[in-house]
Amino acid sequence: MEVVLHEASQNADRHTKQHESERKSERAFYKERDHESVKKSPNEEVLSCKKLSVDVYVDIQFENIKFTARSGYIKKESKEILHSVNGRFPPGKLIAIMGPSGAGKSTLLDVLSGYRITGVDGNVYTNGNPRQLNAFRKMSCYITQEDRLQPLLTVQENMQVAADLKLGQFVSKKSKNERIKEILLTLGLENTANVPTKRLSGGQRKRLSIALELIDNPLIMFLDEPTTGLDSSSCSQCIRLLQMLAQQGRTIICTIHQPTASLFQLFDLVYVLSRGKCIYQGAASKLVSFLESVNLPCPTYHNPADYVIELACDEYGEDKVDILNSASQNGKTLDWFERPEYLPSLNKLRESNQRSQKTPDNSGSLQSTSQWNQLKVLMGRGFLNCKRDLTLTYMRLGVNVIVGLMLGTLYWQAGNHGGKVLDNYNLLFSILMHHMMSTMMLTILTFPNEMSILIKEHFNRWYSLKMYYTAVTLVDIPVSVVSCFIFTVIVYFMSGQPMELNRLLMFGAISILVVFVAQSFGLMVGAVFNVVNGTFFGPCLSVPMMMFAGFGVTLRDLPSYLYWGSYISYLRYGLEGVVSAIYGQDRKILDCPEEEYCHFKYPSKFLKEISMQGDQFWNDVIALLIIFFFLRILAYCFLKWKLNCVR
Ligand SMILES: Nc1ncnc2c1ncn2[C@@H]1O[C@H](COP(=O)(O)OP(=O)(O)OP(=O)(O)O)[C@@H](O)[C@H]1O
Repeated sequence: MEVVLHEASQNADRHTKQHESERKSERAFYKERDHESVKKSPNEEVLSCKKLSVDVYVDIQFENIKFTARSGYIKKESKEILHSVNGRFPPGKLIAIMGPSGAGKSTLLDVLSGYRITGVDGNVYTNGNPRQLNAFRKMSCYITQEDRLQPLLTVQENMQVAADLKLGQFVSKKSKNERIKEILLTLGLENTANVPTKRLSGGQRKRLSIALELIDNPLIMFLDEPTTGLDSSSCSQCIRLLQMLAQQGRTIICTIHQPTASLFQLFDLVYVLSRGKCIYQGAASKLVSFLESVNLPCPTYHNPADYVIELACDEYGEDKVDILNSASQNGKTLDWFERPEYLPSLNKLRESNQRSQKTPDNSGSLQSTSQWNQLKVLMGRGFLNCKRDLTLTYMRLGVNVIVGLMLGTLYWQAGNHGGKVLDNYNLLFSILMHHMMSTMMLTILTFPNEMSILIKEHFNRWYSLKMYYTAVTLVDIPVSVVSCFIFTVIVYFMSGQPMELNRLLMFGAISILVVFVAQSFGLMVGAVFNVVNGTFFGPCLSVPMMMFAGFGVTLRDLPSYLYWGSYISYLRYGLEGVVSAIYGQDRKILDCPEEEYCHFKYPSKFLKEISMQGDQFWNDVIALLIIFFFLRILAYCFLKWKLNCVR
């Protein structure tokens, strides 16, 4: 009995001591954080930005992280890029993942942020619990190396769109504007609010990329090479800004190639990789001591950051990486942290986060705002872009007017002339070709440029793919319809087609349907291929559409084993539809001057010759609508697949 009591009292003692030490480390963590924010803050103004600080803290731990890249479609090849790396990234710290080119820095960042999920092995924990990917994504953001911003929108407009999408429709306009103002002020962008993004300097663009993601106050920020392309003063401004954001309680992790000595000492923690293995994890200030402890002292007056990268590049012998890797236990040891005993207790972090009741859960939508609001904001942005990029809009209208006038002149009054029926038939096919090529090529050339912005914004949960896709579809309708209408009116009247309203409407309806189908075709190609491959494949894939349209070879003469082609060719339905509109519906005898012989004076004779019936208009409309919806859905699936492939 005595033994049991003794053990119980010892256990209680241990428990109290452990509790005491946890409380001590927690107190130390918050004290250190508060102290540092007062001591080190580069911008006094920032300290007053209470709204930007966070009250939920996330400690990231990872163990045995492996990443295997698989390439090749026929002969599958796989290559392990990260080799069972471990580490711990505490909250309130600015952490640099360093290493030579190809060491795996971006890959580790991608894996930790949840951007890369295929080929990943190992465990990631947040505050000691296994990472719940959706909840994790709701509290983090990823800022890519290249700044993927809307170039035509001003800083304020970009921020407004981000606020509308990330804060939702229930936050008042006033609060959103206050937040935008506060962020711009903190990031030193207040004087550029009305400057279009394309006119910003590299450093300003980088700050805007950070500002956009700060709107919903993320707890964790991942940044891939935030200093690339910046001069030394912008570099240090950028890192100081990140340092300030970390001091507000966030976990900030960025990759950096080779920082200068002054930049290096701004980081709280560094994680050095070489050939996919960790060779140092700890405080930036302790790197020199670490190197001494493994008998690889940093030469005097040498930047330790440069020296460790040189070691990682095997400049001092190939065995050095292994020595450093085993000394750092591939990232397991925390001995080189500033004060390892003061690392925050995970239990306490969890409790404190639960108290604040702001920890996101794993369920529900990833986006913060309703689908309807996403659509509204995206359409607003789309129309604003159209308004700003008037060159493209004018070009589209101009091309339709010029081509319309050219065709109208070439086939002047051929529509009602019994002797020019074949000419008019050529005109009808040329019209369809114009609609197909101009719309499809425009989409193939412009859509892939949007992909990089889509990938970033979609991963950062600005909107769902469905709403983005719907907005893209809807925004283009007005310009497409107006262009097609102008073209149709010019050609129809100049070429002397029958002056009957129903025929004009039928002709216009088929034209606009062909435009929409060609656009869907372009979207499908643009979703899969880049601009170069798309410009090759788009026209190549259109050739069978022309072959099976029934224009050169009539449908009657098409070999039976190729007849299936006519069912999938949207140009066939387009041609049949416009021929029905012009020569079908019991059209009366055509004009024929007395001195001429008009072989196709009777429209029915011509319809028989080209093996069309002239009463298929509604069937053609239905077929075009089916192809339109089918291609749109297919393009959406390809887009979704493409987004998943990247990850
Ligand atoms: N999907 C992939 N397929 C094949 N190899 C890959 C893939 N992703 C990364 N790699 C290879 O993994 C290695 C590490 O790439 P990573 O981009 O992470 O390096 P890094 O350290 O960020 O380099 P840098 O500083 O030059 O950007 C490189 O050799 C790269 O070629």
